[in-house]
Amino acid sequence: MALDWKTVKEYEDITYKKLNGVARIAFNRPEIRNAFRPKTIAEMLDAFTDAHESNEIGVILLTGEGPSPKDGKYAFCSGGDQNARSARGYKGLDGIARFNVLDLQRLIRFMNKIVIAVVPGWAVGGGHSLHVVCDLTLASKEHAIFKQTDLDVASFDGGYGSAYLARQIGQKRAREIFLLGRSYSAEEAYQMGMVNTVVPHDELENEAYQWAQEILQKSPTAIKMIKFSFNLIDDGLVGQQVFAGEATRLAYQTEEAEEGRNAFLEKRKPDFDKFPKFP
Ligand SMILES: CC(C)(COP(=O)(O)OP(=O)(O)OC[C@H]1O[C@@H](n2cnc3c(N)ncnc32)[C@H](O)[C@@H]1OP(=O)(O)O)[C@@H](O)C(=O)NCCC(=O)NCCSC(=O)c1cc(O)c2ccccc2c1O
Repeated sequence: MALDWKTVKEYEDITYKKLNGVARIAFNRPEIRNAFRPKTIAEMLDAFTDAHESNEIGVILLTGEGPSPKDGKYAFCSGGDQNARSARGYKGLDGIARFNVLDLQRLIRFMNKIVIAVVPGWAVGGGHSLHVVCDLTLASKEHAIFKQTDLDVASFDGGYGSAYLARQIGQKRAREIFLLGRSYSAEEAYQMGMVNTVVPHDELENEAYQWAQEILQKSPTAIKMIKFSFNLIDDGLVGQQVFAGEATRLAYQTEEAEEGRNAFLEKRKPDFDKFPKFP
């Protein structure tokens, strides 16, 4: 059954919709395999920030519109638009070169909502890196293809796209993916451990929505604590900062925190003696 998504905002390079606690954000340049230019990523950052700030949204599906009107093929994302590439990065319509897809990677990584990559077709180059950084990946059985072409175009994602990929599937496999740049089917990607499940194409989005609904049944606080716990060891001090920020938020909800704030506002010494020192 087709899902009754409601458009949140109109963009040029992406689509952004919502339904029952789930956001669906999709690349929308299917004629070039959903390659991104700086404008595409700026729109992604805008939509992701809106979903992040929303009290209703708990899960975000990141996907690609399709098929291509030119040849009927599907794509998640084929990475940076090589037409926009300059000597200093990907050139925006304002003439300034950027690597702003890294901002998007960090937003996905550090946001306290779950992001699911829903891969209907090609996931290539910087598009491959984006699926790697998402919390979960669901792939089309018939059409998903995973390929890391960075080295073919003299690029390299030396951050999450490679190092975190190696955490997921092991060093030898991750190096093979980058060094050979071969194409891998959804089933092969599943066997390697970088895809959670392989779904018949026609059922892909419904299945992803179903996964999102299952996640939404869980405690929102526990979800963000477990996401940041999984991230912590790989994210160094930033990981600690993000995890600790949530711990601080929990601490603010205690009577001790109220006492500390009230004492300051009432210009008196805080009375922490009344609080038991539990083991
Ligand atoms: C994705 C493909 C494997 C698909 O092959 P297929 O044979 O199915 O289709 P075509 O090759 O005929 O493509 C159809 C149509 O789309 C155009 N197109 C496809 N991808 C791109 C692209 N990335 N940029 C521009 N245009 C693209 C293609 O030219 C065709 O147009 P026509 O006019 O001829 O119809 C295959 O297309 C492919 O290999 N694509 C290129 C993949 C690629 O190399 N991506 C870039 C990798 S580098 C990157 O993404 C990257 C971005 C960053 O911002 C970084 C930042 C910091 C560090 C690293 C970064 C990074 O690595």
